[in-house]
Amino acid sequence: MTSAQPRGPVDSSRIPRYAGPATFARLPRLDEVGTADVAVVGVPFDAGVSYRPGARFGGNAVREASRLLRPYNPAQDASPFALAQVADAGDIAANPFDINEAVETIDAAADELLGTGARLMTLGGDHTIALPLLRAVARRHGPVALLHFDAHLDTWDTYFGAAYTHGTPFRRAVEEGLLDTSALSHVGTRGPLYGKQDLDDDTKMGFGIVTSADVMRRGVDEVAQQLRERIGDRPLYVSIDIDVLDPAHAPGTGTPEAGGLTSRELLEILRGLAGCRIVSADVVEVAPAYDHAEITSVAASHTAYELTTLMTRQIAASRDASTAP
Ligand SMILES: N=C(N)NCCCC(=O)O
Ligand SMILES: [Zn+2]
Ligand SMILES: [Zn+2]
Repeated sequence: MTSAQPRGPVDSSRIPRYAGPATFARLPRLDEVGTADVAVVGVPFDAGVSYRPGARFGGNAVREASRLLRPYNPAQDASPFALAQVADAGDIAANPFDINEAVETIDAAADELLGTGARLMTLGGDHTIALPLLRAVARRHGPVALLHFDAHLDTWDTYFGAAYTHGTPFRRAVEEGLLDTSALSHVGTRGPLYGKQDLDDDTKMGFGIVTSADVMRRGVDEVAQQLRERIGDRPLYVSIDIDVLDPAHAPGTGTPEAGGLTSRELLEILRGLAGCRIVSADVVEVAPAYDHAEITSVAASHTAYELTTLMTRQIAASRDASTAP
């Protein structure tokens, strides 16, 4: 965004919010505005899953659920869509029968969007897609800090000999030098593992863990503060697997684990990241076939809304700093 005012969502006091095709938060499509500061992009891909399939339908379910979002975010005292141009860039069409090709396609499409100057707010898709997204982001920013909200580590090595799956993206990202290994955190981790070695491997890669139980015991403010300190002013990628939420808060996902965060805890930790330099983010693993009453897709839409607000606030703050006399 330079001089023109950002184009915001459809006015829901004039056009009922359930009317018309869904874009994220009823925002304009990218082709309607030309360029955007934040591009919301869907990646309908779920060929990397180890259990229940269906996350290929996640992005559109989140778009549908996001019709009820409103333009002012009181929790962050910001109107995200007025601070910067946010637009819906549609979907990246990835091959569902060839994971390697899909990974290349997602990388290339993300690279093109980032090349326009946009930050990405990606709606998955299974967690496999974080690898090509990180490749594209690291090409622009160098190795990035990673804040990974998930029940799972996603630093396993291979499944059935496959290197690119939803359980392996962050091990690949470390191996490829895409991540700043001094600032890697998992949040919300819980549930059974294959063995203790999983944790040892993860620690060796540089990850710190804030478990789901840690969040309960220590509280969201202390957790957010610790994360902010670890991240500092590094470029930050935030990856949110919706299964970080308890199945009561997100039943619509492929590998649910009991004992997770509430949606209130997740949203509050995110709000506590104000000031961090989020260069792109994703919300993945929404599988609407297992959802009820849009519980999961509503939670995911609010998650993406908070992330978008953080990004647009930071964009506006750095724009103001560069134009200050
Ligand atoms: N990324 C998600 N959602 N799940 C990874 C689980 C891998 C496994 O089944 O061991
Ligand atoms: Zn997970
Ligand atoms: Zn995951």
